[in-house]
Amino acid sequence: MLEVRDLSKSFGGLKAVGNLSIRVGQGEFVGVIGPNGAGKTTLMNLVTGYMQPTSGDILFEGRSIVGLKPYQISHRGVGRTFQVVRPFSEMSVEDNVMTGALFSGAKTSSLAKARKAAELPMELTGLAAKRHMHAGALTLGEKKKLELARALATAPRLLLLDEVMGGVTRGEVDDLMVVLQRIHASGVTIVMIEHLVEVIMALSKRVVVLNFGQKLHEGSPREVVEHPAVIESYLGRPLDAEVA
Ligand SMILES: Nc1ncnc2c1ncn2[C@@H]1O[C@H](COP(=O)(O)OP(=O)(O)OP(=O)(O)O)[C@@H](O)[C@H]1O
Repeated sequence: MLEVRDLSKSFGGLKAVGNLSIRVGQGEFVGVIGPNGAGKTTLMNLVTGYMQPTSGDILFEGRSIVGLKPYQISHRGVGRTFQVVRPFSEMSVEDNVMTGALFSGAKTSSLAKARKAAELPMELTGLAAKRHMHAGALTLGEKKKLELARALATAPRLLLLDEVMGGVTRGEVDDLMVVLQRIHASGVTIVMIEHLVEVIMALSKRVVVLNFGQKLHEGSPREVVEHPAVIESYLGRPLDAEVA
């Protein structure tokens, strides 16, 4: 479904992503981990068209998406969330989700259609009962769900998640994990960047570890947490085996 081929992105002399190749198959839930500055967000910005690669190619469903604008990539079926959530605070939850549908390209051109397109994302994220609340009144965990719902309203087949769990309480983490499982079960392929390794271990079947913009290791959650280079460069110590 997604094929990143020999991708590089340099900022001046710094190679944020270097000769990186990753494949994601339809229906997968892939985790991406790595230390601060490993190039995770840059990779996501490259795939979603917010940055252009220095070299390499990115194919989505067999066609190159390099050079396309973010809205064009969204229109092709690639959705994303951002690390910092920025809902329209004065607008209702439902109207916020509708903006996702309205700005996803030519697919949803009327308010009535956007309202309909917002329904399933609100159900999947558990926000349907709060549809009339101002987004500004939501907890951070709920704002993260709103961010997910807005991304889902663009009807993505592939969803890229950047640190969805950042800053939320432990209870909200558990809640968001259930939401992500539900989204995945609905048929959306997911690539998830996350600092909470136990979350990645619980949700993804395959984990890619980045370090200095390159792939340090790739494998099942258990393989990854037991790999000496991953322990040395990222985990710092072996992870409790039971979470793997
Ligand atoms: N727009 C930019 N201009 C210059 N350097 C950048 C830019 N964006 C990222 N970098 C640099 O590229 C490297 C990779 O950054 P990136 O944000 O992709 O890492 P990350 O793995 O997402 O880190 P974190 O876990 O802290 O979010 C870092 O050294 C960062 O300082």
